Amino acid sequence: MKNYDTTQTALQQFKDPAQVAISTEALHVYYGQHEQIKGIDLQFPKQQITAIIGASGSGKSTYLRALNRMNDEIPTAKVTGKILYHGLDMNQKQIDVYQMRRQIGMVFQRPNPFAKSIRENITFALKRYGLKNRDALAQRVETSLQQAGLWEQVKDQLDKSALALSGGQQQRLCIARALAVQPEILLLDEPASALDPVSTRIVEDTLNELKQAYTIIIVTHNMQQAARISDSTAFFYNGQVLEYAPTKQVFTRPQIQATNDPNYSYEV
Ligand SMILES: Nc1ncnc2c1ncn2[C@@H]1O[C@H](COP(=O)(O)OP(=O)(O)OP(=O)(O)O)[C@@H](O)[C@H]1O
Repeated sequence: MKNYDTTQTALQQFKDPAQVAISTEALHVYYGQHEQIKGIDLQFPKQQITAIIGASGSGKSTYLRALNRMNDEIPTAKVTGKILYHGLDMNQKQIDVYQMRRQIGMVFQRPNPFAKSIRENITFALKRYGLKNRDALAQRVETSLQQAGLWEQVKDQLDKSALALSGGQQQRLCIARALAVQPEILLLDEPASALDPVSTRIVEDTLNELKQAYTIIIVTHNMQQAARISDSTAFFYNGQVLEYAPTKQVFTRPQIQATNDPNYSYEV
């Protein structure tokens, strides 16, 4: 991999804290002794889509997982620094991670619906969070499937196994499942990488609709996808952020030579 000058970073900043949904300060992630994320300061604006791009191994997924403490599940991982959300540092022991993930939901690379019905995929977490009323549950099923652009296709077969859906439909079900608990922030780790181009476009359209109500942070390998759907783009390199700016600027007037490097390899 080509070496870039990591001292040349250019990061957009928001003067009004009310514009920021979540931010990190001096965030480091270690796997054992190895420092993988090297002190990242980023602010993510509300109700926008932010894309995280960068070469394989640059730490995109590791950083994304840190935002809702998913690295806690990896025994060798240690996270230091701050994850600021509503004025609180989420990277503290006393934070109730289960409740926090209700606000900061996640969708993974491979669609991973439960081996249950479409309906139960949506209601499972809601019931665990204490919602018992049947009408309220039914309403939440409909709303979240509508938001994910899946309702019309599945409304007459809610008791069918989720595993019988196509890959694209399964991923939209996973988005609906994440939305059902009414989070503020949606983290997506290459949500379209296992999908065909048509399903990819449908998921992208869904995300574009969702940003009116949610803050979306998406890791993608695909530069064109980042250009199509995101408002801001953060360019990761070797556990650091080289550039973070409005997407139009990153793709048309890159401040940093890495984003302007025609030899930089990406899937398109
Ligand atoms: N659970 C883990 N234990 C040890 N090392 C890990 C673990 N997960 C990731 N890594 C290492 O951390 C580095 C960054 O991985 P990460 O998945 O965050 O990168 P990425 O930019 O998302 O890559 P890709 O685009 O290939 O998914 C890689 O070198 C990877 O091998």
